[in-house]
Amino acid sequence: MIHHADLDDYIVALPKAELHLHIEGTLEPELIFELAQRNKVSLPYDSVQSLRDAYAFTDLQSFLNLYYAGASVLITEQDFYDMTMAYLKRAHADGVCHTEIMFDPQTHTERGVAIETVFAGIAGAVRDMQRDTGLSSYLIMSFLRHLSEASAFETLEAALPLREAYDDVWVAIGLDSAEVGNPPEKFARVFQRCKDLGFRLVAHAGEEGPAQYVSDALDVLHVERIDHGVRSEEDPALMQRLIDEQIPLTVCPLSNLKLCVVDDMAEHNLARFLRQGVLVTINADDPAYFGGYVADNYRAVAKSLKLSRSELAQLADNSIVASFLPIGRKAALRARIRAMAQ
Ligand code: HPA
Ligand SMILES: [Zn+2]
Repeated sequence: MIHHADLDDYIVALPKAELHLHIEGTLEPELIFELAQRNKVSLPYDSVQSLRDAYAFTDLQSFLNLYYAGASVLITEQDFYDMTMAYLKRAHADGVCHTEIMFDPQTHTERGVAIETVFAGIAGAVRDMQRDTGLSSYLIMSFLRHLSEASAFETLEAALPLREAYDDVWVAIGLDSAEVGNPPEKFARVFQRCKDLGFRLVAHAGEEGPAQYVSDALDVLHVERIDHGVRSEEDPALMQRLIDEQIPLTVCPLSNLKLCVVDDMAEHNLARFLRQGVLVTINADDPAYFGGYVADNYRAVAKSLKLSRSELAQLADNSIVASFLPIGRKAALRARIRAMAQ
């Protein structure tokens, strides 16, 4: 027992960056109900418990249906602020020192919410949190891959006038939502435009989709980091490339379990990736839906995969290396981790 408490403290004390986090996936059922009341939005659930009971997923799409329904209560800037601040406080309690937060403007603009409202609410919370605690955040504006290339371009054009006002936080572009049948090629041109504009690029690949989507995200979209990527293991040449080029994977263990990407945490390939030298990181993805925040994810893999303290420190170090932080801040955080790894 004492040993477990120690390990818990160690996980929380490690400086960590969270790099794969959908802000809409941090909406807890209690906040969904509160915002529904505030905005007079009706929900097809009569209680917090009945909503929580519906979180029994069989695959990515079964989750996405509920995730988009939950996000429908977000209307005002204050709503986006409150959601983001609740997440940041929770992450801070877990020992997160930096986050790179994905958000999906199309989920909101399709319902008539102005993109300015989305940016203002999320960035407002991020700036207040940085000022008050030092926890820093960057924003990754993500395109929904089940929607068209034209819709992604429209979203980019609508957001670009805001770039200067948010240049302290909005640094990257991502790609999420239903993977299979929506391959990287579909977004080659819009990602090229984002690259030309100087954005950092990431994409979900190899969660439910094949290893080929991971290769294509690298070669066709020119992303520098892969979200999930767990199916890369099916292609040995790709695995060697990930190791040689130290391409980061943002792995989300509890998400993989809840969406049936893996059947049992003890079979998760995270430990194999780590021990082969892949730059894997641990993240929560959609913590309100998958049963845990980032420290819960570290705890789950530490236990099921029997990770050592030095492996946990390696995972925290990887999260700093894989972040988009400036090198000076990376060096300072890595020195703190190194001191804890001895
Ligand atoms: O894990 C995910 N995969 C794809 N789309 C998503 N949108 C939120 N979370 C996810
Ligand atoms: Zn994700």
